Amino acid sequence: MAQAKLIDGKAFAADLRAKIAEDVAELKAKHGVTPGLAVVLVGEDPASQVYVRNKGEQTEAAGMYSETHRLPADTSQDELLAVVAKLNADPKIHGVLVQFPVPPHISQMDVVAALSPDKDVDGLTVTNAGRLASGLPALTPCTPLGCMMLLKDTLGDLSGKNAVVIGRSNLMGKPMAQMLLAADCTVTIAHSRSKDLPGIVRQADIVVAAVGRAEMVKADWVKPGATVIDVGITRYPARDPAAAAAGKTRLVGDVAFDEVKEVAGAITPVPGGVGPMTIACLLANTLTAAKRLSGIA
Ligand SMILES: Nc1nc(=O)c2c([nH]1)NC[C@@H]1CN(c3ccc(C(=O)N[C@@H](CCC(=O)O)C(=O)O)cc3)C=[N+]21
Repeated sequence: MAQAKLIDGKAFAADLRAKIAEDVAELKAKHGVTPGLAVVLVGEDPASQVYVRNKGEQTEAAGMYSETHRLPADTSQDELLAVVAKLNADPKIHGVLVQFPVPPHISQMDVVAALSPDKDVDGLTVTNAGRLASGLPALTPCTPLGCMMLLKDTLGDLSGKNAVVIGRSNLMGKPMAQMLLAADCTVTIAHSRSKDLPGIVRQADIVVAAVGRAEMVKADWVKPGATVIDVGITRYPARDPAAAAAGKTRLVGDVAFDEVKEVAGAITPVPGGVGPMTIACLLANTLTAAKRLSGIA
């Protein structure tokens, strides 16, 4: 059997960012509006630092205004909520993202509840989650939005396909299932408690793996020709011992890529698959939020 087509999320994301940059330039020229994104990071998780830096750089490269608020790990919940309230009220800012995870003394739910739904570029507020579930215009979570773009680009019409989403988080699994349902897929949400997960996944024309367990999805779980989207990112020390000693890491997805690529019809790599799409969709959501908040489109 031929090897799976590699779905190049990195290239797709670069194209998307270029289109967004054109739209941003037009929005500035015609309406005098510069979309602004504020990212808030609490604590010093090294992986979060990398993402937050990438977000800031790519936001500016698209011609948007970017602000990064780095708060110490011992920031109280009230202090964090005060920062969110200030950003909610700041007219330069159209998107607010509080990077997760937050330290354990802060309630993620309370932080989400404090976000203005109009600036909720993560699509996490109950307002946006409800709007998505109801088929109304919404800001939707960036990672599943990016997965949908890759799926539509790879498969065209998704109507009638069996889609299995592994993982049920508010940021990924649940909104992914809603988007697949809206695209007329038959959707199954599986998770760590599901019975016979391999058997469930074998039914799928589309597999979206977002459980956070490195290389969990094996070749014999995958129906030949299925499209496999790998959302997992686990960071391991580099294979080369000297590189590992120097602190270098490698990223591993939730899919056992080397064996699954022999069975699947198409597959996203890690890195270079879903990750870059997440950031590109964050810029897309910020642009959407800026237009809506300014009364344009
Ligand atoms: N409120 C919130 N919203 C998020 O969307 C959010 C979050 N918190 N917390 C952490 C996760 C993770 N996340 C990623 C973004 C980009 C890459 C990405 O660019 N990945 C590159 C590799 C980057 C690298 O080398 O480390 C790739 O897969 O090719 C990955 C992961 C967003 N998240």
